Amino acid sequence: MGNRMMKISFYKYQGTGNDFVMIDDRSESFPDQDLSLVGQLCDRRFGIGADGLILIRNKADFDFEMIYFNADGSKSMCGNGARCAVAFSKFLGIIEKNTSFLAIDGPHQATLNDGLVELGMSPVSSLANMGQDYFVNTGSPHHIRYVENVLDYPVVEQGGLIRYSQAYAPKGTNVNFVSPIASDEIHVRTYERGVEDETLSCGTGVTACALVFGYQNALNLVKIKTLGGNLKVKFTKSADGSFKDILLIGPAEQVFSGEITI
Ligand SMILES: N[C@H](CCC[C@H](N)C(=O)O)C(=O)O
Repeated sequence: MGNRMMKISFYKYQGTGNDFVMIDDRSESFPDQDLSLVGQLCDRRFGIGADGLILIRNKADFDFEMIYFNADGSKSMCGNGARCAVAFSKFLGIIEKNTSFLAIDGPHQATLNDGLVELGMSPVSSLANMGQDYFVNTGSPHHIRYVENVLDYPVVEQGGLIRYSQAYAPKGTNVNFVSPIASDEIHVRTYERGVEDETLSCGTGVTACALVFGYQNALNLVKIKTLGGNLKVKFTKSADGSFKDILLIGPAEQVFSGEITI
């Protein structure tokens, strides 16, 4: 851990209950190689507490770059985190209503519309079958299983088994459990890789579930209920089975700000 003593200003954001430590790191002073520091800041008892940590940095040709760390320090694309990054960049005065920014899976566009963030997700080339289940990569990997009633399903136990299964070794996957609740609406609960627990919602996860459900039911808009709130996913389907113009739409709110000396 080293004997560093560092004062870090941060903002805490949540997007449908998926929560993040947000840092304006345009000075590039945050030690982004110090993964134990990320873990400490995300620790819900010894640190600030969050599912992940996001750095906002300057990037040529883009309004900003978001660097996302899961609570264990691993990197990935994060849909809810990206929506929070857009809201945070507006708060910082970096953007107004529309933005083009860079994330680990490439460029993204987003629009702020009356309190909601409409986030353009990367195109998806195909859905895959995994036994009785499905697999989709929406910027991060997602296993998808339909279950009778997701509210009384053992998400952490079953999610952990799939996440650590040989089929997904060595990188693992996120695991989503889905129960349809209307012709155009699903309920989703997610076990998140890198958090190694259920989160109240997972943006890339609900996007993956919406594409599978939308494909099976000839929809272009799917409503998703998560334990942390409600999201919408819009998309167009191409004849070759790929998906584009994928939008993840939902709220992103600042909860508090502070300074931590660590
Ligand atoms: N845990 C995921 C990244 C965060 C995904 C989730 N927080 C989201 O909103 O997309 C992974 O390691 O692939």
